Amino acid sequence: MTARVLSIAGSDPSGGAGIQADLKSIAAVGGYGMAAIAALTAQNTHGVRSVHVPPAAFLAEQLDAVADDIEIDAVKLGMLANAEVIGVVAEWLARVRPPVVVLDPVMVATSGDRLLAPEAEQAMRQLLPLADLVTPNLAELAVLAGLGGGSGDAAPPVASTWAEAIAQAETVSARFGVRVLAKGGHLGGDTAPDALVDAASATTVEFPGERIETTATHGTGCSLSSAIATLAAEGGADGRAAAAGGADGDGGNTGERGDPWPTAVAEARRWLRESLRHGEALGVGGGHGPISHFAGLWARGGTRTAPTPAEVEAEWWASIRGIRDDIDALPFIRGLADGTLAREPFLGYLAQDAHYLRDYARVLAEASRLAPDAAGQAFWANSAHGSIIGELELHTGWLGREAGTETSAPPDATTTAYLDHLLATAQRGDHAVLVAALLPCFWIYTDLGERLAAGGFGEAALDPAHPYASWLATYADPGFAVATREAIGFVTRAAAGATPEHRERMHRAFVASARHELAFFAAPLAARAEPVDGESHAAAVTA
Ligand SMILES: Nc1ncnc2c1ncn2[C@@H]1O[C@H](COP(=O)(O)OP(=O)(O)OP(=O)(O)O)[C@@H](O)[C@H]1O
Ligand SMILES: Cc1ncc(CO)c(N)n1
Repeated sequence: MTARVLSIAGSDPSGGAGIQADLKSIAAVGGYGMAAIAALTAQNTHGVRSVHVPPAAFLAEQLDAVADDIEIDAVKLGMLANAEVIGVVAEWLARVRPPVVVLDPVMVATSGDRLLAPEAEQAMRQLLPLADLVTPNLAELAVLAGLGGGSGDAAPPVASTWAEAIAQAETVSARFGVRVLAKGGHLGGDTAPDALVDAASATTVEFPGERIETTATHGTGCSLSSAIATLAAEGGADGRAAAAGGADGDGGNTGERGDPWPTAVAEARRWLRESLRHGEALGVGGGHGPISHFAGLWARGGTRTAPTPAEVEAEWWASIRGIRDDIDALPFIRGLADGTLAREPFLGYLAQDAHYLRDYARVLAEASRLAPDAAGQAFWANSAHGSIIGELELHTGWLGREAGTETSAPPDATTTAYLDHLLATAQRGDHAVLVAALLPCFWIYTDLGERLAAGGFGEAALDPAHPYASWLATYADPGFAVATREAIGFVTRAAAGATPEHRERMHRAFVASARHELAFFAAPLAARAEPVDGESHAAAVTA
């Protein structure tokens, strides 16, 4: 499921924090991001210049517009600016009850600028019980720990040790019935630990971590909370059921899979840390720059779209256009089509083809062995069988009938070169590259056979009395065309799913084989190549 996650937060036009960071973070960890803008800031990587808060009634309209139409799997709350905005959000949450609510109690920006009116801090008391998780930094944690504690609600000092921070988180968690992720990003020293504190289950899960040396920390809090909300929704966290002690009957999906929150936090932190490491490389701004939200995705998935199998088919076929034209123009093909080709070069060609088919069958069998799935395994094995049958038929047919000098010739240099290419490709063990190398033999022959049978090279090829009629019929066989379609399907699907580099290696193997096809058709009428000696690789394997 793709989690549909709504951020209710402020806008940061520089793109590193606020809703801009939220939308990137949600997408980066696999969710569908939505955003209702609660406040606008004029800020950059140096700091916040000013804040504009649109009428709270308009925020209410945005929230209802989304909720009336879209199922919301998680909500992330960020900069809510003032008590009136907090009131609107609290009312909406109480009414709509989204299954996952993560509250990032944004009060002060990384730059030190205030993002929440001081008099609105008390209003946070309404929101905390409506959240499943609250993610304060150390300063915010101290403010929250001072809420609703009596004695004039004086906030304790900001924690200066990690133990103090965890104690404050326990206070907040117990008092408001909410999980607390205490964040140690602002703790001095060379560590950046976080801790997930849940007073209800009396558990504290620590997330230790080395501090990453970087200036690109703008929006880390926004990004982390959005990622956690998304991952918690995808991991099956259900705030209502959990808060109600499993009143929905199944404990909010937490029973079978275990508590999804520590898992969501751990994965969100791994993603955040990877993104932190690549932030400076973005070169955005002269102050505290943004993290690189998609760094991992870009590195592992790439940034270019992949072609469809149909596009690969069209591109690859077009890329050997010149080779195909050269084949069409060969005297051997012309003579084959009109029946004027002399018997000796034709039989010489068939003898080489018999050598070729035997090893081609071996390479097809290797493609079957390497195939990633049963369908491919069966197809390539079946093709290996077909190739061997084709070779045997040549011997019982053309070559058997006309036993003579040419039919017992060893593999010549052209045949050997083609087979060496295929055998070496098989040896490298990459299935996708191997089947790309195997494809021209299917594709070029089917295309030639179909065009010969359709009179594309003249009417003579259609004459039943054509001297090579039975040979021509083999390649116009509809069964062969079906196999070729299947082979094209296997190869182009593999290419479409491959990385650009892998696809390029497949394409090179494909073009190399197409060139060998051209040479193979040219050889019978070319100046006779010297037979290679029996020690050659192909001949040795064939023998
Ligand atoms: N230099 C760093 N190296 C590793 N992790 C960091 C670093 N800085 C922040 N973090 C992590 O980033 C997350 C946000 O922490 P932080 O305490 O900075 O929150 P915040 O102040 O709310 O963030 P923001 O900068 O958005 O206001 C936490 O998981 C924290 O551990
Ligand atoms: C809009 C906005 N929200 C949150 C933060 C906290 O980093 C920020 N700087 N700006």
